[in-house]
Amino acid sequence: MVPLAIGIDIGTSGARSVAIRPDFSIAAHSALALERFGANGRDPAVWWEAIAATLAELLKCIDRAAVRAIAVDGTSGTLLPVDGVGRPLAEPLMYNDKVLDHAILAAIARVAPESSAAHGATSGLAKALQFQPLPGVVKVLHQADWIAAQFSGRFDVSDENNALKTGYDAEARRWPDWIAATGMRMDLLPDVVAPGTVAGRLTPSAADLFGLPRDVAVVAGTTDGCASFLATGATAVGDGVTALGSSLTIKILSDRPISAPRYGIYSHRLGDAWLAGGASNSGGKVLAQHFSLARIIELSAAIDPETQTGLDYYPLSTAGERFPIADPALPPRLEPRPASETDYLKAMLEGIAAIEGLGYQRLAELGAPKLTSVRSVGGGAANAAWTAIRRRKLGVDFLPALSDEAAAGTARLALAGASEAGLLL
Ligand SMILES: Nc1ncnc2c1ncn2[C@@H]1O[C@H](COP(=O)(O)OP(=O)(O)O)[C@@H](O)[C@H]1O
Ligand SMILES: O=C(CO)[C@H](O)[C@H](O)COP(=O)(O)O
Repeated sequence: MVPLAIGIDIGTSGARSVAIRPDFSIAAHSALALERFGANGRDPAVWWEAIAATLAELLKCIDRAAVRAIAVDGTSGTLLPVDGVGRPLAEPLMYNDKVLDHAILAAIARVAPESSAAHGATSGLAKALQFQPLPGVVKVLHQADWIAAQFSGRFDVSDENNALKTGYDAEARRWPDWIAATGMRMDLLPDVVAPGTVAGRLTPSAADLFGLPRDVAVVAGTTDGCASFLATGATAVGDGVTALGSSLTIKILSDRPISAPRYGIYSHRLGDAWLAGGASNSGGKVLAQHFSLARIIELSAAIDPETQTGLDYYPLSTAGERFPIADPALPPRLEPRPASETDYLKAMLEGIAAIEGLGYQRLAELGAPKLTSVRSVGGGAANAAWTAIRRRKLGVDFLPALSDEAAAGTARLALAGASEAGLLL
């Protein structure tokens, strides 16, 4: 029997599961939209129902007895407060929710080192501080921690990637002392382990619910952004991954951390390597505001990527940018508007490609390794004209992604944990 490892991804719109073999080949996958399970995408019960359903679908296609490990990734920066048995005590604050309490933001700004990813209104630490006064709160968890806890029963553990924006020091590998100076109760923060570490085993009730063996390992997962990178199969220093989804996220595999919150740049730790990058507010969401998907595809077929419109757009849906320019007031630039719709779309694609180029350039200026290749994931990766525009601008090899499913990247972590624990023998 070939052993299997399962990765589970809970994203903004859906839940997905992937089972992989030890050679990383995909044995099965399953995806379900969150909205099928309720209108409120921020309800943890909806997350769990969607995940349980996608996992049940997946398990119909594989030999359950072959499953050795499960790991979970979730949206980076989504947090929720729980009581002593893991029950949510308030509606979660999602990755893009802002904390508006000036005292909280000022406390972080006063004591957090300049390089920390915990600055800003959407940071995990700001959200943890907002949840802290709730009666009965025992832990503040990230979305992936809470889902993993449904399998392991451990409502007290996180991973180094999810913990980064909550202030975790990934270089020193601990919660830094300055966090207490923000007023944060340290006992509310989960223990942190490296992604790919065995954090527990399935509870008997979870094993029975899914018909899985009781010794299946629950392995520490990661964020959605890191999971997408891992899924591509990129492993060499200098490999870049651009995610062209609703937003534009870029990451480069680096031998050193690069942190510059003034540009929205941070680094996730993966073993002894680092995923340096950031996420822009530009991306497919802006395109979708102006064109239907069918129209994007139709117009794109008429684009000549070898010529340039000469327009200098900065496509945003509303004012405000995080990376590679961190400016909450940056206005969208989508003018002048050409007569041809094809040129209008082309100018937007060029503008987003320019933001991608600036992102990789900023990383290089800050000491990241030279970009040697780019793999593309997300809805926009399928657009051939856009790919040609981007390839010309970046001037590096464009390589195929092994998978563009974040869950496949997280399954690699589950596999690593199973291997480390000797469960693949
Ligand atoms: N062929 C295409 N060309 C350009 N953009 C596309 C194309 N197909 C999808 N998109 C964009 O990709 C986005 C969806 O990508 P996806 O990776 O599913 O996003 P999400 O980040 O929401 O998971 C949409 O905003 C859409 O505008
Ligand atoms: O915007 C997001 C929501 O899907 C992503 O979580 C974010 O862009 C990526 O964060 P990270 O690099 O920490 O994984």
